Amino acid sequence: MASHIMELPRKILIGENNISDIGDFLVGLSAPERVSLVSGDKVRKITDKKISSSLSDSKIKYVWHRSTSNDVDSAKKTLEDIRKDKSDLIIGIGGGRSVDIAKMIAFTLKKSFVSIPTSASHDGIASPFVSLRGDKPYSIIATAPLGVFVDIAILKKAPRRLLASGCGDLMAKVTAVRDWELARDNVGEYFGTYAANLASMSAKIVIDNSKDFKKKPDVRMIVEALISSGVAACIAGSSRPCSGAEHLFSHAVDHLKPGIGLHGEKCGIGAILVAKMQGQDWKKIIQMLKNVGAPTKAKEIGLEPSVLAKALTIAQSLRPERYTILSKKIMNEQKAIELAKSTGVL
Ligand SMILES: NC(=O)C1=CN([C@@H]2O[C@H](COP(=O)(O)OP(=O)(O)OC[C@H]3O[C@@H](n4cnc5c(N)ncnc54)[C@H](OP(=O)(O)O)[C@@H]3O)[C@@H](O)[C@H]2O)C=CC1
Ligand SMILES: O=C(CO)COP(=O)(O)O
Ligand SMILES: [Zn+2]
Repeated sequence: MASHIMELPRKILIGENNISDIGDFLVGLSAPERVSLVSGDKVRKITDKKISSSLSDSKIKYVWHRSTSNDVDSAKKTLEDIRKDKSDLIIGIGGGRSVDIAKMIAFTLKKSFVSIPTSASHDGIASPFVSLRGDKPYSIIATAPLGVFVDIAILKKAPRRLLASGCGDLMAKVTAVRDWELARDNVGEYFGTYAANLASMSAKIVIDNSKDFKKKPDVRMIVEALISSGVAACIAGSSRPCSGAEHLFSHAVDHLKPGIGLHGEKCGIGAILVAKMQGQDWKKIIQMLKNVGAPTKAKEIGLEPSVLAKALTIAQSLRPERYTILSKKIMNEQKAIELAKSTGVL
């Protein structure tokens, strides 16, 4: 069996109204003298004061950087700015875009990386993987965070749509793990039972508890499930337990029409379609997505039928080496439309 590396985060702190402790956390983690911070404008507005004053109190020098777009060229520009900082540590603060950009830059500059998620919207929070537009149409391996710092109070105040999207990314594990089993059974791919079970559990815990999420979501449970899902990827040494044909569908939509819907929204809709192809209980996925307030219909995210059909048809070709149900059951646009209509996605 081929060997693979399991790179895991060293320290994960989850608290509530604890963002002002970030300085202490970093001192305990690696005692950096200077850090580079990467965030978008909205997130900076929310976090700047408390993070900046906590770092100053801990005698840590800092430089803020803007993450405006997750395309490779913007990330490279930010990388060159950060190189000049000569900092010991790079910190990504925000949703998946800022966390990924900071993670990639830290990896390239061979610096430690800390993840501060401000939304429970994706499972890259604790994983070593990054997705940048203009590179591969799927994630590539970078570096696992040395530390993850979560202030639940910030996540609770984030737009509800982001949280529902995170639940969609978790729901995707139902179909991703089934695809991994198919790859094991049909092409003899390495299958990590532990990583697969961990990823499945992060979806199950949300399914089992999602009934009241619309009214009162358990944000801590969701973010822990997202962290755990990222750890499943750390253990697997690839995004395999977290990403199957439903992710390929999401990547294909991004490839054809960037900017439609959030990552987890597309993965959730993809999971409905793929679950039906796999012979799984797709109605349960719809119910759970509805429970958390995530979209279950293409039109809810402005996804046109023609784009959906094309995306499902080309999805597997974006990552031919990742065997999924779409390798076994070849799609075409007519079949895609029929599938989407039969599940109510169209
Ligand atoms: N590495 C991996 O394994 C994974 C990576 N991804 C990647 O993550 C990205 C998607 O992440 P996602 O989080 O959905 O989208 P974004 O990171 O684009 O965030 C969406 C918006 O939410 C805002 N936001 C975040 N937190 C708050 C908050 N607390 N209050 C108000 N607004 C907030 C952001 O603000 P601002 O503009 O200030 O940042 C941004 O405008 C994609 O690039 C995807 O490829 C997704 C899954 C896994
Ligand atoms: O989004 C991811 C896992 O949730 C990453 O998966 P990909 O490797 O398909 O980009
Ligand atoms: Zn995902």
